Amino acid sequence: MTGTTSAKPGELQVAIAGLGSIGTKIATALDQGIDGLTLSAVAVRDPAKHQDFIGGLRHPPKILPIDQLGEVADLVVECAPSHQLRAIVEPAVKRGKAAVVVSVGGLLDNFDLVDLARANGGRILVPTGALIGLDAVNAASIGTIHSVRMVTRKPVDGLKGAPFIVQNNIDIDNLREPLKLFEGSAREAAKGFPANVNVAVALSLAGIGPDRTQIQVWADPTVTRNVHRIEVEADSARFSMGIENIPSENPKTGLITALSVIALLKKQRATLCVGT
Ligand SMILES: NC(=O)C1=CN([C@@H]2O[C@H](COP(=O)(O)OP(=O)(O)OC[C@H]3O[C@@H](n4cnc5c(N)ncnc54)[C@H](O)[C@@H]3O)[C@@H](O)[C@H]2O)C=CC1
Ligand SMILES: O=C([O-])CC(=O)C(=O)O
Repeated sequence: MTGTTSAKPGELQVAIAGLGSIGTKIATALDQGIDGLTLSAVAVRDPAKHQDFIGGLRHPPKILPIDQLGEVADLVVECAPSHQLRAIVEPAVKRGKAAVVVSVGGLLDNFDLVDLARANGGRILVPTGALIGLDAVNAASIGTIHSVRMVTRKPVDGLKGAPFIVQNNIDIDNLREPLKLFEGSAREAAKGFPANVNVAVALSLAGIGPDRTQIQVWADPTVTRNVHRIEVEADSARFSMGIENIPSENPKTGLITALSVIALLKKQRATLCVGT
């Protein structure tokens, strides 16, 4: 299917993989206009389901198979389930293009993509996403970070179906008080909760890595938001950060995640950039 993108010379061509909770908001923002950027293509699993949305855009993009986005765009935004990460990112970075990765937990098992990007002049950009303060963690990591600890609390609906819960036969449906499900490294958490703790992996990559970043995951029937609290101890500063995310139509995903990607896209061609 071919769209009618209004590509202007010199504009950064952007493609989006996955039009779910995050992808539709990014597509809408690009269609409404981000300086210097054009939405040129999208990949969807079921084109019929997205026909009205895509047709309703002012400049409907092309619909392409997920692994062809890197051929047509300068920058591919991955916002599909994490098992599609490689199919989206590899074709882009091996052509020297950039990929924005939101399913960042999936990057841990595909870390050779970073080497592939490096070898071909490509880039992998991880937005702050549903988290806060990766600028401060990046800055502290120029010095020495001693520890990073994170506690995530989610409403029960936001955790249902997580592999860790299923494999351990944990019944969270009838919880009356908070239950600590997991405590360990960000790497292990990403395996057990692939759709829940991308934030912990982003935090770890900004700081001391997935093996030294510690996280607790709680199922909490007393909260209505996805709550993340972080404590960082470094030789330059000690800081505590917290964010209480309003879930989107996907209860696992905070509303701010798409906004974080849109903010990152705006920085690609901005004259004034604030924050690292
Ligand atoms: N980095 C962060 O802070 C955060 C990351 N995430 C992650 O972002 C990703 C996207 O999240 P949501 O938009 O909430 O998920 P979603 O489930 O709402 O959307 C995913 C979309 O990908 C589509 N899709 C699946 N297979 C596809 C294929 N082969 N080709 C094209 N499209 C395909 C699905 O049909 C769906 O529309 C997830 O991996 C999620 O875990 C979510 C929240 C925070
Ligand atoms: O939206 C959130 O609060 C965080 C989230 O789902 C993730 O990190 O995957």
